Amino acid sequence: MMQLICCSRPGICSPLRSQVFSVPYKAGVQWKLSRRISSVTCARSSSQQLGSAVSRFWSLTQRSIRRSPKGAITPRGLKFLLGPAFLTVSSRLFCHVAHCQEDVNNNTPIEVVTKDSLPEFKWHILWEFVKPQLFALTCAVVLAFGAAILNIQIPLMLGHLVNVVARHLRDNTGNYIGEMRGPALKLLGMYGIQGLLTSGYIILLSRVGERVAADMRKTLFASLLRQDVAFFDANKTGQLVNRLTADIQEFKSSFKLVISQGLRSVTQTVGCFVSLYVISPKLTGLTVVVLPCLVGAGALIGSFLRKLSRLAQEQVAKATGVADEALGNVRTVKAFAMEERELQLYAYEVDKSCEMNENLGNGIAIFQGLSNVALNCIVLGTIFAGGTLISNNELSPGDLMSFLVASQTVQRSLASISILFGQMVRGISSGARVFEYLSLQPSIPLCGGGRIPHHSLMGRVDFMNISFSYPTRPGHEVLKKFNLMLPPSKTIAIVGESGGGKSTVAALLERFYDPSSGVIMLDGLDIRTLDLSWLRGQVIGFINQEPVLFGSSIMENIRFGKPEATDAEVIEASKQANAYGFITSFPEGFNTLVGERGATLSGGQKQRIAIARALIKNPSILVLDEATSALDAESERVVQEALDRATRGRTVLIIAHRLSTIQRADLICVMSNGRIVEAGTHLELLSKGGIYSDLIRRQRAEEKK
Ligand SMILES: Nc1ncnc2c1ncn2[C@@H]1O[C@H](COP(=O)(O)OP(=O)(O)OP(=O)(O)O)[C@@H](O)[C@H]1O
Repeated sequence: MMQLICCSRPGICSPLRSQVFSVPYKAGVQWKLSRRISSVTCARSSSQQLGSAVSRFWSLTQRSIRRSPKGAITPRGLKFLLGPAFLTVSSRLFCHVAHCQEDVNNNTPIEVVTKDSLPEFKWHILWEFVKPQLFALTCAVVLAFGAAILNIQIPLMLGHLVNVVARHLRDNTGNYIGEMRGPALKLLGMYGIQGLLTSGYIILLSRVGERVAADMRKTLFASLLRQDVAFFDANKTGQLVNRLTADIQEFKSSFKLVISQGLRSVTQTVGCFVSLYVISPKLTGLTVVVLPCLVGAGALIGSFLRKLSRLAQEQVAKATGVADEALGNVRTVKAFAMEERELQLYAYEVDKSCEMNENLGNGIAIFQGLSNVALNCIVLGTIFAGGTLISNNELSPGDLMSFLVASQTVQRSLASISILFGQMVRGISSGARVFEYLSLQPSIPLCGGGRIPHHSLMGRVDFMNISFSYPTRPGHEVLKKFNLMLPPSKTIAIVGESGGGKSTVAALLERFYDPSSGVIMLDGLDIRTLDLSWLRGQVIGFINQEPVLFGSSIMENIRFGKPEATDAEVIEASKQANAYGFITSFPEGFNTLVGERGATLSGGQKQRIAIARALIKNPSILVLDEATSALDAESERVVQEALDRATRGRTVLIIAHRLSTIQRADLICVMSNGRIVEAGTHLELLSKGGIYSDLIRRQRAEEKK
């Protein structure tokens, strides 16, 4: 690596080398180092070209000074002056190149935002988050502004120092240290204050950004949890999680960057332009013509590269999706011996992303080459024009030095404004996506409405003329004028063909959806007028085919049904659910961790914990949606025993495939195509010889096979 950055002019390379080798000392940034090394290589070749140009300029200036009537400056003096000017310019050039590359190469997803795809950015929502941080934010803005003002002053001070040295060299007085001490100390003081201001505003902005992001995350999560089930049918979980993570992260970064760098860049650009004009209106005129053209061209190429980068990242995401799916369903992949096929799929997507990234790399390389040439030309042009002005006594060398430093600052600021603009668009689009869900009101509000006192709650449910289509399939009517009465403390079973609408009945009772028409009554009251959190939390217990447990202890999972339950209540619920025996056989007992989604438990064990979780809230109505259909015969027997106990004294709605489990139900309803087509007890339906007896016959025949 050292070999790479060694060059014929150690004085030129040393600032670059020090910038580069300060990087590896930070852990985990080796990869950045290699990128920077390549930038240094580009900058070095540019610097060498620049070096030879300066040598030519130097000899021309010598000749011109010799011809100059006043002989304003000695050749030694000018050489002394141009050295630091050159170093400053080349190191700033290096920073610019590295900065451009970093922006294009950065790993955050870049999106092209079209007007149609962008949800509206709601400033008033942002204001709600920023308001509590207003004091800290104002302080940060003031400090950033102060640091930017000092940044304008510093080139002027440098120029003044150079003029002092030049004058002493010209007059050959030798002892210029004394005269330089004052301004140099002032300059050092300015550096110190600038450092303090910079640290101050970065700390404040970081705090503001983190707090705003944390508040946003909490509010968005709360808003997502408030949404009804139809919302989750329509939106993928991964995308929702993305809004909580990547979008808020992107918004936070943009927010911090745009405020800190945006303020600094705009102040510096304006301030430095004023300084440039004060130093030399003629040179400023030249800069005003050339710079915007270059920045505009750079922005155009930059946006094209971003588009390439977005496509490449989408391809990487596609490849990751293939790997994610294969690893997530590894048991299925192995069961079907499909490892080779998955590998081929993954390799195909990875190769495509590799090709796209190579194209992106080529684009970046061309962009860097062009920007190097353009920047060098500007520096060269300024030195030529400035040299002419010096030889005409219209400009001092110190002024040229100040001009070069200030014009580099302008250049850098304009470049960073164009980068910031892209960042701002990304931040706004991420923010808009976050705010879209923040202001979303669920169509079924969780709170509000009445409650029936526990002692007078009977648990009678009436489905009256219910018609329903899922919001994601508006034209497809799943329930058609559906009527059913669940008498208090009775067990009603629904059976029938797959897709007939059985689970939909249970979902409507839970108010996961509201019917398109018709009413569901609880003890004669429309359930839409009742408090939903009370209805779900205390009245209805729900157990389905695939109980989902949380990755915590058994105790916490059972307590999920009633957070305030005592240990004794948890133990009692587990006994009712036939779970106490197996739980206490574990070394950790109720503190046993169940693994992700209950992965360390058998199907029957998970189901019994789910039953305990439902029973602990002592619900008046119990809904069992194929609660035993995924179990083997032995597990089913144990779970069924628990369910028989659990259903006593409650209104129960059972949805079942295995007809053996519902024979003792008070009423069995056969559903077909969104309607009840047969109803009666097991014996009544058998004697009728209709669909039910047909189902029983088929099931018995299947069991005999
Ligand atoms: N979330 C949903 N969004 C859109 N359509 C759905 C949704 N859930 C179910 N459906 C559709 O509604 C119809 C009834 O589904 P439902 O789950 O109620 O039937 P089911 O009788 O319980 O079937 P199974 O016995 O196979 O569980 C089906 O056509 C199904 O495709």
